[in-house]
Amino acid sequence: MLFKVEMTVRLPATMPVAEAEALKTTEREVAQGLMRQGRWRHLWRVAGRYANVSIFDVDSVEQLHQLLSGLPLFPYMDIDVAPLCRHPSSIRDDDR
Ligand SMILES: O=C(O)CC1=CCC(=O)O1
Repeated sequence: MLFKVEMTVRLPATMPVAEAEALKTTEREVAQGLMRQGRWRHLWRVAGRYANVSIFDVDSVEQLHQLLSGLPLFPYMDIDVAPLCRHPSSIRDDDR
């Protein structure tokens, strides 16, 4: 199951820089692990915003929730999720 996920990061202005940098480092490690597993298929920065648009490939909505809620930045993100299905005009055969 594919999902478009938009994450907007809202770190508190009062958070110490070292704490914020540690969170971002851990977030990168977790994200890259999920990418290697094929769960986090795409990660794009939204230009001009501290936000990303991502594509997740998961077995269930529950699994998606588990992955998202396990992200180190989860407490500091607004997250919008949209389910995706194949577009009838797509010529790609690798989208499920
Ligand atoms: O910077 C972001 O958009 C949040 C984030 C997601 C994966 C990652 O490494 O950072």
